[in-house]
Amino acid sequence: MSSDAESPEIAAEQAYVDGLYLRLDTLRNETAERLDATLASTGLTHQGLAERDLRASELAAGLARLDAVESGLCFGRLDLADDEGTGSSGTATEESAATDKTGAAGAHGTAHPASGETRAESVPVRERRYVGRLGLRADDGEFTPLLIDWRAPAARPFYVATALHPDRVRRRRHIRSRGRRVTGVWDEDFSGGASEVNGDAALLEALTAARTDRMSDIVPTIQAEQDEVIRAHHAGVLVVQGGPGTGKTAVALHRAAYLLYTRRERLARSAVLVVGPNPTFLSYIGDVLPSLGETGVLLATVDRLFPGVTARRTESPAGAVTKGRLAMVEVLASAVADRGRPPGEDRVLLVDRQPLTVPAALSARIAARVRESGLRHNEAAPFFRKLLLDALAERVAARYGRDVFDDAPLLTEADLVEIRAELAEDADVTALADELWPTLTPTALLAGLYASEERLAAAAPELSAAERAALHRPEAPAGWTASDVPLLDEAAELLGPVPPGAPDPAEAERAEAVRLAREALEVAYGSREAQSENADEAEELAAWDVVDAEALAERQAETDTRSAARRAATDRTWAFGHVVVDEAQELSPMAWRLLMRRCPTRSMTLVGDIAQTGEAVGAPSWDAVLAPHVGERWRLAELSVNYRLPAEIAEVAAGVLARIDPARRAPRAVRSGGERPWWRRTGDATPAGLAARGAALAAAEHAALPEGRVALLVPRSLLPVTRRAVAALAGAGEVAVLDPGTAKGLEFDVVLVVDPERMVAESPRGLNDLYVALTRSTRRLGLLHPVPPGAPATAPAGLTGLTEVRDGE
Ligand SMILES: Nc1ncnc2c1ncn2[C@@H]1O[C@H](COP(=O)(O)OP(=O)(O)OP(=O)(O)O)[C@@H](O)[C@H]1O
Repeated sequence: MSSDAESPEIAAEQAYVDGLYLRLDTLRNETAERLDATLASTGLTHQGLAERDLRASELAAGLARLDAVESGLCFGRLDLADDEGTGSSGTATEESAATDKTGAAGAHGTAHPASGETRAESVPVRERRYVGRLGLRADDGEFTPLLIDWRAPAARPFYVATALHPDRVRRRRHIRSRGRRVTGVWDEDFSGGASEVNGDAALLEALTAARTDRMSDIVPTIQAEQDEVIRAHHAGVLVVQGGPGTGKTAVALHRAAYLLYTRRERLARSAVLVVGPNPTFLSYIGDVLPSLGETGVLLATVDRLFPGVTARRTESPAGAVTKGRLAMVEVLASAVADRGRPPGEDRVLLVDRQPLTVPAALSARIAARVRESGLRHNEAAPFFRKLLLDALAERVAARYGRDVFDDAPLLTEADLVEIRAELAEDADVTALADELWPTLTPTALLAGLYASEERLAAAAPELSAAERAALHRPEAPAGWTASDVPLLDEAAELLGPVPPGAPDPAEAERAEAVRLAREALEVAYGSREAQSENADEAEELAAWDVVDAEALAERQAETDTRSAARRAATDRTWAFGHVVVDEAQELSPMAWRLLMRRCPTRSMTLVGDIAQTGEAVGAPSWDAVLAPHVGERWRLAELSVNYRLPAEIAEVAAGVLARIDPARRAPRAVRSGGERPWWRRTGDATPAGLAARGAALAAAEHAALPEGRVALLVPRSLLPVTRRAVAALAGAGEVAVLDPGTAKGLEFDVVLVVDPERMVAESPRGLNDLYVALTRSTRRLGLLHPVPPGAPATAPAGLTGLTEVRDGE
């Protein structure tokens, strides 16, 4: 690598990069001025105001995109031979090619980096391309490309060329920079003969950098197998399976950015949903897409996908299992049907001051007819009311009897219509119709079901008594759990929308969510105009969308100027253009039903690792998850290289994986860290003792590596006591204390696992939990193992590849 600031190569690249920033600044200023001018326009009609707001949103989004790429704007360069790949016969020398093809450098007044270069002067180069975070073109009348967006097809060789298959690439250059300053270049020379391939250095530098609490993008160093997944043309469900640290999360987010780029017009209207397992994880990944200039994305946990309901209660393990089971579909359908069966008693109304009996048999007959209509429960309520009014009008008319001579009714059709109209106005009749066929909100249905053992018994005969007990909540329900949310969503589908005017307990919260969303600046819709160098590819991708997607997008194209992502956050029936699910193995069958409803086109990227499944209702296999929704119409992509773990830690984890599933191959570690993972024994096996020892060890690790992140991963039962111990210890404030479930998807420089055997014993999928815990560290891994004094010293939980460290060492 060349990193000497005086090096002519760096100086030349710096000159080119300066030119790029100059262009970026110009574009920023122009966009900001246009935004100011748009916002300043006054005296507009209502329509004009709406158009102005939309325009302002578009410009603001464009500005945000330009701001997002400030750091590391340009990170690569490709030197290409001619089409035949010979690099000879009429090809320009590098120097002249630069002038021919990238004269753009001159267009914005900078020197070309080729000037002053010496080493590669013999490389015949037809074309040179700079690759970066967005596409930039010169203001030279011909829109000469200055910088190629990493997602454009023209940038692809940067990610996939190899010494064996260089295609036209003669040299690939990685450009490292800090802020706007170029600090180094690494070259991979594919010009034949003595090839110099050291591009891995850029990757290694990225992998060994100290971690922060935010994941960063990987655009400068995307690897070929990852690139293939990111750009996959697959129309439907794409599952990305890979061991821990193979870059599944990174790949899924970059795929979202890629799709937003290639399908911007459509996805700006329908938005992309990224689902993660918990808020900590979402905050960890929250910077990646914005750093790529993409904001038209809603990041959410499943339990946030029912607008108006916030899951605040904690679910019992038994409740989570029962509520996650597919059997709940039947239970809810029965519960809804149950509410369409009027009580079995006669009712008496006063009509014209005379009693009018409504026999139970009549109500039951009407209800049966309504059920046969196939309408959803709430949509059927007006039908029930209509039939009831008809029947009551006939009964009132019957009071007047029939003609004694010809047995004709004494009342005319017109009289009947009048009687019916009067009944329709009668408050008691309305109340009776509402009572016999109540309109229901999903929350009212579920609360009513949970609260009543009788209703549970009627709706859930297939469940065991223990399962019904897990659902039963005798007290007035206050709040919901994460497992309730898919059930509320299912109920909403079965019930249909609540008719206007009916009371909805979730309405206040929903209105507040809408208000908050309105306050936020629209960003995604505006980004649809971003330039695209790959119209062909956009065409190709658009073609695979089914017709429904258009129709759905149309439905969503309202005049509302909030971004699609923000509108989607407040709309339960929103159909997302693409859905990414991370840690997808953890979701219950009921949660999958909710997610599939959010994505009728089934354009989805699901990433996960079956071996890391921790939740009892999680996926046993991808097939089991997907068969009910897409049959066999899904594609599997596998990632095989582990970028997170040094080889020494990967070896320990591989031993556990072999016990979870001997058929599964552990991902290959891409580097060695040089440090053996260790374990220490402690004689004090009490929770307080383990917590105190763990906290002290973590504090010491943190002191030794202040710029890094340290995590104490503990069995769930030790979480509170360990948190207290860490809080009480000076110097341990920055240490993260997590159980394996919450640590999933995260990574740290140093990981200490407390009492691994307890971790395994605490859950039916305890070995998977341990596997997750062992695979979080990028540098150091230590385990704290309680061993009674005098007992033989063996590594905890049957782990191999660990060194014992004794006190004093
Ligand atoms: N091509 C790459 N260049 C640089 N860093 C990479 C690359 N691929 C992956 N990484 C880094 O490797 C680490 C692991 O990636 P990521 O979290 O996406 O893996 P994962 O497969 O989702 O892991 P887990 O299963 O544990 O959730 C991250 O720090 C990520 O930035």
